[in-house]
Amino acid sequence: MEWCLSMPKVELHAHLNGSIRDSTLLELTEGLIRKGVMDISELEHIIRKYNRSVAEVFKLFDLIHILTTDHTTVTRITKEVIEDFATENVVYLELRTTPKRNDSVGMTKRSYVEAVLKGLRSITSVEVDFIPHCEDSKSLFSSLPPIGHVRKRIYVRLLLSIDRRETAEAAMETVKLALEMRPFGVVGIDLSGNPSIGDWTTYLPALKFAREQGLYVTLHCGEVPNSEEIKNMLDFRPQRIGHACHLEDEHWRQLKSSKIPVEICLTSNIRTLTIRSIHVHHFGDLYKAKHPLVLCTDDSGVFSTSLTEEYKYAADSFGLGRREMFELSRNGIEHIFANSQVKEDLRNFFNSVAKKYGSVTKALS
Ligand SMILES: CNc1ncnc2c1ncn2[C@@H]1O[C@H](COP(=O)(O)O)[C@@H](O)[C@H]1O
Ligand SMILES: [Zn+2]
Repeated sequence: MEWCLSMPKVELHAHLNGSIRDSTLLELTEGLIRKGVMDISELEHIIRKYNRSVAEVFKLFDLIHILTTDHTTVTRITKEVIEDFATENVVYLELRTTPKRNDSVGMTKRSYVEAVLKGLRSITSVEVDFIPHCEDSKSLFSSLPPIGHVRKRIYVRLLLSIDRRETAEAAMETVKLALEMRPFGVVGIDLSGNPSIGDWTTYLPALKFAREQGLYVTLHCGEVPNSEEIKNMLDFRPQRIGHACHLEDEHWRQLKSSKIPVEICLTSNIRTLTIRSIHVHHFGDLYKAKHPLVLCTDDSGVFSTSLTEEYKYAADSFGLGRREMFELSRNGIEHIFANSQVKEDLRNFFNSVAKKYGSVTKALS
């Protein structure tokens, strides 16, 4: 575990509100109960449960959203979540979140994203790079840190999520907002939300527009069985997909020949009972086939996990050694939604870490 913690990592599938700290969630819940604003008796058994079904997880998200959807809290959790990832040596993070409206506090989708950006900018304990650079700007890892420098360094990029409950118009609003916020670190669009509801084709115009405008697109794909949707999503050829659990033989063939990278969320899939046992998880097959993969947390708060634990889980379940874990982490760089300069900086950094591990062979075997 120590080794997985110290290894530099790349996180590409983390939902902001799903990554909330337990202590923050508890504090916010207690605050509302004290004020008598909330009766959680109905939800108590879901909060206390360990394995929650997909439907129960989405009930929990509705509760979390009640607690977090105001500007101050959004700013706070953004800061905390990024600090937490940096603490476990995540050096590149793509954080995704659904811009929300909350009329009762005057929140619009734009002011929601501004609150997220405020959280990003407020971090001082960690060196954060979140503004996409021009090619000649300074990179985060290339300069030598000053002597005695112990601060963590992390690249952060944002994806705006479209929720499957939204209308086509709301989705288009999110894409336009992402375009407007590009200079401040928004790089792409995600389609997520309860996979059992909505029809993804509602969002096709917005997703196509996003792609035409040069935004990256990733889709939650195959979290529940839905053969036609899975096929159509793969035909759309997003730059990455999340999960890829309920694919049928023809979809596996299509996925493998398309080489679309898959964001793998082991704990999330097991806890939501999306996959019945870790030993039959498709990570094993895709890894053997050398399909592009990235290990991710999905919702580290909701599923009580961390990227460190996901690596340990994969290592224990599929027999990966240190060298394999390091390579898996390093390969993630090739699938990030950032420019070539950031990729190069990360590649150089991973190379220097590999050298530092010393006689590489000893530390990585
Ligand atoms: C468990 N698997 C999952 N499948 C699909 N969507 C998920 C998800 N986990 C999280 N989300 C999406 O992310 C939102 C929470 O973060 P934000 O409010 O956007 O920051 C959830 O409401 C859901 O829309
Ligand atoms: Zn997800």
